[in-house]
Amino acid sequence: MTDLADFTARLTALTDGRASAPRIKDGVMTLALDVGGLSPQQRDGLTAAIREGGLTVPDVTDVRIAMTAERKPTEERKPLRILAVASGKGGVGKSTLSANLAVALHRLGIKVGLVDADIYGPSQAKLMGSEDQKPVARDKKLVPVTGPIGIPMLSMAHLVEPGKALAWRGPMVGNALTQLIDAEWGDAELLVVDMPPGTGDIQLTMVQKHKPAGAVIVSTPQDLALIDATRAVSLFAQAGVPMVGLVENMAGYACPHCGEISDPFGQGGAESAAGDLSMPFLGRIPLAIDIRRQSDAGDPPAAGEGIHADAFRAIAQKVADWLKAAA
Ligand SMILES: Nc1ncnc2c1ncn2[C@@H]1O[C@H](COP(=O)(O)OP(=O)(O)OP(=O)(O)O)[C@@H](O)[C@H]1O
Repeated sequence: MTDLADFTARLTALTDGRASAPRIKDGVMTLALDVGGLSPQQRDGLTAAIREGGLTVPDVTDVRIAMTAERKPTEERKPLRILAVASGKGGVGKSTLSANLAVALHRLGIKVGLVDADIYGPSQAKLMGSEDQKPVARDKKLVPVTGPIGIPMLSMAHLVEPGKALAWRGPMVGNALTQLIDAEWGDAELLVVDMPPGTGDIQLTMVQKHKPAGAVIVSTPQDLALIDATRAVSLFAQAGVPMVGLVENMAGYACPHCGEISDPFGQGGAESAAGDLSMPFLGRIPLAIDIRRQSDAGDPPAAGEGIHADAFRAIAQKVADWLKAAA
């Protein structure tokens, strides 16, 4: 056994001063680790050594490390741009798309962060398998948590107990969103922001205060969802936020046995709606049981291989091309 003071001294030597002072509460040790400039192997080696050491401190049963990358001087840093992922109505798969788009963009080499702006119904912590992590604050800024895939992220689910934010109104909600967006995002160059459905306070704060570089709209093939999508489009258009394009989710049902795709709601509706709205069509994701299962298990399909990963990658590539051209 090592006491906390010994461990802290060893930690400073081990990490070359990259770690914050560890704190212990209810048996959980938390600390922030600056992993800027480290290779994935160095990072993994360091976090494993910290965990191992932390668990030797009396009463510590868990060690949580929030990884961050120290800010580089402004001139070296790419400006942090925001990509809003929105839909007119709930349940169309906006959170699923946001998580998988972030993962696919990360795999394309873009330094992404992920913000769950759905203050009332946060779901990204579950989708990204980071529910057990808690962000720490440094210099009055939140330090995002890093889920198993290595994407820094923040969600209200990391900050308040489920259901606690339900009574919040306008300014509190706007402040909560601003805390998430203005967090210590290290060397991230793009924040994928999962917007809540509809066109309320959060959406207004988002477009007016945080000025997204672009917006991706998600819709299902049903007419009603498309009409709602049109409403979401006008919110961004009125605020001068450019449209990256429209994604059709739950487009056709992928049979889990033979893979054949059937189209209970018809085909091509979202693509022609995108045409009517003069915005690019970015692609379609089928309604597939694997997507739901993996999402529920915190294992985004875009992190693996196969047809679903390919579909998310193709959409991410179009988004990456758009961002490059708009830079
Ligand atoms: N392509 C898909 N195939 C199968 N299930 C899907 C697909 N997309 C989303 N789902 C499932 O549909 C449900 C709603 O998805 P999700 O939470 O992403 O929607 P949302 O638009 O973000 O909803 P909310 O507005 O409530 O935040 C989830 O259970 C999710 O796993």
